[in-house]
Amino acid sequence: MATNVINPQVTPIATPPSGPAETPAVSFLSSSSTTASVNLEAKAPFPAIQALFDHLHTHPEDVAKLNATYPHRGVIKTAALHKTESDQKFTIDLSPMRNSRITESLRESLDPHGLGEILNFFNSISAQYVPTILTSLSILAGTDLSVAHTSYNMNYRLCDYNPNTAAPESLNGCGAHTDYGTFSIIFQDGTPGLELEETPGMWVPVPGDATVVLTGWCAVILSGGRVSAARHRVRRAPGVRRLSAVLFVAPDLDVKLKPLGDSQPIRSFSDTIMRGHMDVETFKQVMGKRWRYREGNEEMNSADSLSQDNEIDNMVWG
Ligand SMILES: O=C(O)CCC(=O)C(=O)O
Ligand SMILES: [Fe+2]
Repeated sequence: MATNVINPQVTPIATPPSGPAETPAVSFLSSSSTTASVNLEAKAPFPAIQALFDHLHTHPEDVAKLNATYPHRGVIKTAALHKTESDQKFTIDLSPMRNSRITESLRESLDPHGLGEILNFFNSISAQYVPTILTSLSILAGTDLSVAHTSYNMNYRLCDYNPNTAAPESLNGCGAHTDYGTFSIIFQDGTPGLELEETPGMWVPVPGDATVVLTGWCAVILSGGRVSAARHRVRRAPGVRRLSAVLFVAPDLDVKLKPLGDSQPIRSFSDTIMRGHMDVETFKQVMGKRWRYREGNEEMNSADSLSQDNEIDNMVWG
C-alpha cells in the first residue's frame, strides 16, 4: 500500500476514524493545505487507458461515433494536434450521464479496447472512496459537505500527454489552473509532471506514482474559506508519454454556492456568494469556458481571455 505524502513536514490533522478494512485512509495535510495523501489500494487501469487512446488515435470512425454521444462538445479532444499554444495533451471526457448515451454496439466496439474496464474502474472508485473523502473534507471544512453532494455530480477524465502533438518540444501539458469542483482524485501512470503551487509562483513536483486528492473552488466556498484550493499544472518532458485518470467530484448542479452551516466564513466572500446568487451549474459554465480555451477546444475573444482569471476572483471574493 502506498502512502503518498506530498509535503511531509506538515502534520496530518484530519484522519478519519479507522473503519472496516476496505475503508481508505485519507489524511489531509493541514487546514490550509490543498492536498490529501491517500492510501488507495486501487490503481487505475493504465494498460486499458493506453489501449483506448491508441485505438482512437488510429480509428477516426470510432472517434466519430463516440463524439456523437455528446454532440455538444464531443468526448475525445485533440486540439493539441493542430494548436501549438494550447495544452499539449489529448483528453477523453466521460461522466455517468454521458456514458448512458454510449450504445450497446459502441460498447461492443470499444470494450475490447479498454472502455469497459475503465468505466468499471471509475464506477467502483466513486462508490468506494468519494463518501470517505467527503467525510474527511467535512472535518476540515467544519461543516457537513455531504448535504450538497446528494446526486454524485462527477466527471471522469483520461489524459494522454503524448509526444505526437503540434508542439512536441513544448513543456506545457496542462496550464496552471484550479479545478472548479469540490475535489479531484488524480491517478498517474508513474510518469512525473504534475506540480502543485505551494506559494504563489513556487511549483512543487508531485511524485509520478502518487495518487492525490486536490481541492477545488467549490470546496473553498462551501467551507467558508477553511479549505484552500490547489492550483496545479502538468509539465511535459519532450518525447515522454504520460497518462493520467482524474475523477472530478462537484456539488449537485442546483446547489447555491455559499458557505454552508452557521459558522462565520474565515475569508470575505463577494455579495453574490454570500447571498447564494450563483448555483453550481452557472459557476461550472463560467469555469468551463476558461478551461476549454486553455485546452484549445473553444475560442474566446481576447478581452475575455485576459480577464477570465480576474473574473473568477471577482466573482468569489469580496
Ligand atoms: O494529468 C494530470 O495529472 C492532471 C490533470 C488536471 O489537472 C485536470 O485535468 O484538471
Ligand atoms: Fe486539474
